[in-house]
Amino acid sequence: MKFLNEPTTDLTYADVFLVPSRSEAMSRTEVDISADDGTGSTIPLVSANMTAVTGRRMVETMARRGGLGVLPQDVPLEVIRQVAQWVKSCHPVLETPLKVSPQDTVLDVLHLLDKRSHDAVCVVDEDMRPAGIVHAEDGVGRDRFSSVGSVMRMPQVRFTTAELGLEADDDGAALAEGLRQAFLAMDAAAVEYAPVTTSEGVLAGVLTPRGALRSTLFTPHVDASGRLALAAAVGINGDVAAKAEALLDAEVDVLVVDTAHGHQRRMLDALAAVREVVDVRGAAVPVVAGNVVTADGVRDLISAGADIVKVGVGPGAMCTTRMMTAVGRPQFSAVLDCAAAARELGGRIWADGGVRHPRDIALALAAGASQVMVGSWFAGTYESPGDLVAEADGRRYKESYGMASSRAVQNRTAGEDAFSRARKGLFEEGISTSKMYLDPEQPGVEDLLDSITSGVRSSMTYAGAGDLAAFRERAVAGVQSAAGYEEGKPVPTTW
Ligand SMILES: NC(=O)C1=CN([C@@H]2O[C@H](COP(=O)(O)OP(=O)(O)OC[C@H]3O[C@@H](n4cnc5c(N)ncnc54)[C@H](OP(=O)(O)O)[C@@H]3O)[C@@H](O)[C@H]2O)C=CC1
Ligand SMILES: Nc1nc2c(ncn2[C@@H]2O[C@H](COP(=O)(O)O)[C@@H](O)[C@H]2O)c(=O)[nH]1
Ligand SMILES: [K+]
Repeated sequence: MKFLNEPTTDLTYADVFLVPSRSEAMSRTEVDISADDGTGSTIPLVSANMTAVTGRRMVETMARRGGLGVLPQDVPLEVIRQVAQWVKSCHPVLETPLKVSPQDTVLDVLHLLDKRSHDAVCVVDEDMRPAGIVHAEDGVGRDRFSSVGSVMRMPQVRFTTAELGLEADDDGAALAEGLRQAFLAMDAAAVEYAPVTTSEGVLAGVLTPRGALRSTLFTPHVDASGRLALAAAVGINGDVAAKAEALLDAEVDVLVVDTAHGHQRRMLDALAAVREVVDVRGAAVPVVAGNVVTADGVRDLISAGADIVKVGVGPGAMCTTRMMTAVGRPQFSAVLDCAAAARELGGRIWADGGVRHPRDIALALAAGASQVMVGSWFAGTYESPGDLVAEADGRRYKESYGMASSRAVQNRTAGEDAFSRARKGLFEEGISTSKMYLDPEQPGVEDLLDSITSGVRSSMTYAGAGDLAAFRERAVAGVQSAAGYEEGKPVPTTW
């Protein structure tokens, strides 16, 4: 990346803009946005290891669209094992259906509907064959204890995995054509949801028109066996090596060693222990470590065994670190400086926190990040773990909170005595409750991925870059005033 004028101060995303550069004919759909950091991500986006952000549905959905979800370090090992097993059993292309039996009730269906952005559940018999579907409106005006069997309807459109080209052993051409035909069939029948079965008639997943379209634009992030990939975080306290061993046993694909102050002795020791576990196993599992914001921090973490360094202190939406301690660094400069230091040593960085618009992600990638970690923005989606809550005016939200908030610290220290919990509770550096509203136009994380990736692809073609390496090379940035940033915002009303 070059600057129009050399900046004299550290900058964050809002301070910076990119100028267009001369480019040869290039389509936004042909731009390659896969990460070059050994993780296998085909889009450069990671969902943060925060309890309010990443659970099994987030991990599954992120991987299906090419990204990566990181399970937080507070999740018990047994749960991580179950989630990993479940994620790896999910179909890499088809969406996982919500399933009920004909004997379940309308109330059961209503409880499930908020768990997915597709407004329907699939009814299956005891052999897992689709018996019908129930849409949200099918329960309207019905007794909530009516059986599903009495309200369900037969699917108007259904597909087999063979019809979709999922069984074809080619370069993906059969699948692309199968998905196109499926989109057209659903569009013609005006249906938003179709079950997909195996040749034996067993439910394999569901397809929506949007899902079919997405599967032609996104490539799933899969492991060496073709199953969806996932990451999990490890803290720096306790038996770190044993935890890393257990995560590798659970078939976790990327390990993230994570703490607030990543440039400290305890982190270097924990990281070295994780590196050793991975190397002794000969596992092809990238090790990510953080968080730091200086080139020195990056060098020390790479020397201690990190393949990728997580960069960002204080930019997070739930984060009070800068106001409590004055510590941190404006995120754009932190990313630029740390990415250069990492690349000199053959390492990579992830830009962690503080992104609120697709432009911020484009800037982090232009500044040299191989991927960008998103927390709170993704908390306000169907796929985050929290329950949906409705305001009196109908707006729906999910609660988010920081991993260093007193709420998270209370959860993390639940097994300790009251005195030590109270002592730890004094050092909170995050907010315990915030409302992340679902955008009615973009309620699912995939809607956000659509918007972010289209912004990034477009940004890259303005720079004349066909992949992220070229983007880093060709991007030209400038520093703008607050008025310059303001000018870029859309104005939906008259002024
Ligand atoms: N990116 C960011 O800006 C931040 C992120 N977080 C996130 O919160 C989660 C919890 O992390 P964390 O609070 O590190 O908890 P951890 O459980 O990982 O433990 C932190 C360890 O580091 C020691 N430590 C020394 N200095 C500090 C410091 N200034 N802040 C925090 N710990 C320090 C602590 O010891 P002792 O308690 O004795 O001091 C403790 O042993 C992580 O997911 C982390 O990413 C938290 C804050 C900032
Ligand atoms: N200082 C704190 N930082 C936190 C806390 N919880 C999470 N985080 C960091 O924020 C990012 C996500 O940023 P966002 O802007 O996308 O929400 C996350 O990955 C952590 O690094 C916290 O309690 N305190
Ligand atoms: K902040």
